[in-house]
Amino acid sequence: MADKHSQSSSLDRILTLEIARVTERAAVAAARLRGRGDEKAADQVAVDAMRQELNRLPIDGTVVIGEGERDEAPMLYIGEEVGTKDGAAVDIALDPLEGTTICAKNLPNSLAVIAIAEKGSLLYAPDVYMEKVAIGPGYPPNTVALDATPTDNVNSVARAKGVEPHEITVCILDRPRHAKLIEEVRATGAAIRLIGDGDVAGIIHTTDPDETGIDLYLGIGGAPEGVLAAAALRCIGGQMEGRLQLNTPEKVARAAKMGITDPNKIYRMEEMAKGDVLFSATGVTDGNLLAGVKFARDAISTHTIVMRSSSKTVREIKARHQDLTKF
Ligand SMILES: O=P(O)(O)OC[C@H]1O[C@](O)(COP(=O)(O)O)[C@@H](O)[C@@H]1O
Repeated sequence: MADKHSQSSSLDRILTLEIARVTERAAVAAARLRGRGDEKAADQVAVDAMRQELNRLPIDGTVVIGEGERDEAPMLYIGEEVGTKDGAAVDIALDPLEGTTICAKNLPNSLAVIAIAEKGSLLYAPDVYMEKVAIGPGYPPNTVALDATPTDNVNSVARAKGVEPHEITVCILDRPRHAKLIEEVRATGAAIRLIGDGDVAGIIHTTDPDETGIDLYLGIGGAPEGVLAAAALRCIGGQMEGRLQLNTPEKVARAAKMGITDPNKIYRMEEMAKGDVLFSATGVTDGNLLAGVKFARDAISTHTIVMRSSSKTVREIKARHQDLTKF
């Protein structure tokens, strides 16, 4: 008999747990190549493993944020159909290995990530850059905005949190394009956590500042990663805005093909990931929120966070996999 949840959304409740298996498998595959200096190989095994597991899910799924356009990515490309076709029609955003360089160097916070949403609910973002601002839950609406200056955003978060600006920590990708941003944030007195890669994790980290030490995320990263982060924040709570960096006629044309008519539009979190959304991330390398995969003689351990926006349920799954033939 249909329950309250299955009536209100086409996403079957069972998927909220099944989805964990998808990121677990990808994370274990990538973890076997941690620290080997080979980004491509680590990404490839994660893609293979995620695709295999995804094709076991009872869904009629279409990849809308994936490994790239059809002609440049042989697997999990944008438009690829996945799942057994027995279940709901859903859109999927995925990154089998978010932070390929982090994994190749065995540094913190590389993840296997996926979001599943009702059809038409995720922003079909081209693979361009996106400017992002994000904070976790518990702040009044409009505490941060892309139209505000970095200084205003830092001061606003500090005010809302009831601390001084120098007691705020801002996460920013360590890139030359952020030189001015970094200078301005430092002038407010705020601390900066510079990360080498991995802004999906950087944004999720704003949701638990006590654990991660990060209050605010600012800067420009990948647009696909922006949609994935927005899906995660929709489930945990928080605020985020994103603006695609469509700074050439070629990018404007690519975006237009995907239905984006206003190149300067600022997308709110709820516009990047609408309706009911499921999200799962498994740690590949050890991180601030998720532990990395651990290998032992008789078991493999994984640490996953699984969430659903309609119920706002956030589950942490620490799994010990003893049937090693599956991996
Ligand atoms: O390295 P760039 O070009 O600045 O792009 C930033 C993007 O790259 C990442 O750091 C890592 O992406 P990959 O997993 O594809 O290597 C993302 O988290 C981020 O959004």
